[in-house]
Amino acid sequence: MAKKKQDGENGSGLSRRRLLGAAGAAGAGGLVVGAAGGAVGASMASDDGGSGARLTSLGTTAVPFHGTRQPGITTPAQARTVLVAYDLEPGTDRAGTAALMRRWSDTAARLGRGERPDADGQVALDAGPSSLTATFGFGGSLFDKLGLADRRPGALKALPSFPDEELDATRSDGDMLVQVCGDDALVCFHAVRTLQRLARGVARVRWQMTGFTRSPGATLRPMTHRNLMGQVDGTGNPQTGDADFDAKIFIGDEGAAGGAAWARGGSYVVVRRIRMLLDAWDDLDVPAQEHVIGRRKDTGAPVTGGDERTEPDYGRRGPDGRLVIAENAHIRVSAPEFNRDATMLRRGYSYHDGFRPDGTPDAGLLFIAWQADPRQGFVPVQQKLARGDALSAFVRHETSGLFVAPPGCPEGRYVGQELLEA
Ligand SMILES: C=CC1=C(C)c2cc3[nH]c(cc4nc(cc5[nH]c(cc1n2)c(C)c5CCC(=O)O)C(CCC(=O)O)=C4C)c(C)c3C=C
Ligand SMILES: [Fe+2]
Repeated sequence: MAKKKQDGENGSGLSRRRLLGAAGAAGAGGLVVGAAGGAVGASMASDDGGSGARLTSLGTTAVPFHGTRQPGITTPAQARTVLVAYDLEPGTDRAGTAALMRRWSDTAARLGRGERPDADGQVALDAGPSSLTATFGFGGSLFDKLGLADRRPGALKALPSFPDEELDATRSDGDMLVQVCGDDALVCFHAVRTLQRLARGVARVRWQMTGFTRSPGATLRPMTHRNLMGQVDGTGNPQTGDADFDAKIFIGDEGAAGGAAWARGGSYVVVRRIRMLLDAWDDLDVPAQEHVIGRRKDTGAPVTGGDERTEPDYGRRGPDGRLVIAENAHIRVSAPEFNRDATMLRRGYSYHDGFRPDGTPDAGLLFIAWQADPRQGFVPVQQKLARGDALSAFVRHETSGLFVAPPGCPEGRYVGQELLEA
């Protein structure tokens, strides 16, 4: 039986719901429920060759594509992501782009239910939907190419340059972004390949990045994910239950002003490939690493004490009179309370693309942050981090992109329809 996973949890990757689902606790707060539209997933799940063995709920879990929000934003982070940016082929017009968005939306909905597209390569034949999501975004260049400058939302401006970034333009920006996430690598590949085939003649791949995080069930109990520096990463994320969550993460009336009414309920995503200088990081002992972040490495608790969920005591001083959470500690420099409440939903993934010629890992963080307005979220925070974050010495920003993700769509419509057909 296919399971439907509802959106909404912290974006930290805290996988409580998904682990409960995997344990078969369908009654957990009603969060994992039997799915409508699960006919195909159900038939796949029960296609057990007569052995009686069943797919676990990891394979059968389905995330609905249709709704007021696109999936893949507040959806608890799946184990894998593939980010693919596209540029329109020369000559592609608004109608061609609209037709592509309809094909992509219809196919994403079917794949999310575990259905197989026509002329399928059968790559994921045996697998269930595995929490597959596809999330679509538009870059600023798309509006210029399609003559839609008057409908471009005000915050979709080129990001400013930041000190010390080393950006590769060929792996930055793009007319469109497709974020595919899922709990199975084959399922993700299948979706990426299917969507790419549908784009032939309309848009071509500009860049692609692949990321991973912890698989559901890898830990004994639900835990916030760790990044490749070994830190618990995601603790400070806003929670979907916060009173102002929607206003901070999704575009409201102000952001949809002018000709951008179509964007109301959408969200901006900043994508940065940030390489970690892991050999240099490993040279620090654990107390020094904790000093850089302001949190303990083992538990993720603030260095001022307590557990992961304890509020940091930013005023506390040690016997030497120095602030226990240092002036340049990453959490102090980035926290909303020191940045005019600047808030992002960080939903990043690790990447590892082998080793560089000097033997250092080509590895780090695909920083993916969702927000209602990057001018009040990512930009001021990154400006401050670039000036005085102790972590800066151990990371390099290599690529950058800003995209606006339209709101979700109901069945029968496609993502971006209000923009492309208005
Ligand atoms: C511009 C925004 C940010 C960038 C870029 C960024 C890069 C980055 N961060 C880590 C590791 C951690 N970040 C943590 C917290 C944290 N980071 C940001 C913003 C950016 N990080 C914010 C807003 C916060 C939350 C601060 C708070 O409210 O307390 C943490 C602590 C745990 C957590 O809250 O997630 C870690 C660890 C890396 C490795 C990195 C670049 C590679
Ligand atoms: Fe951070």
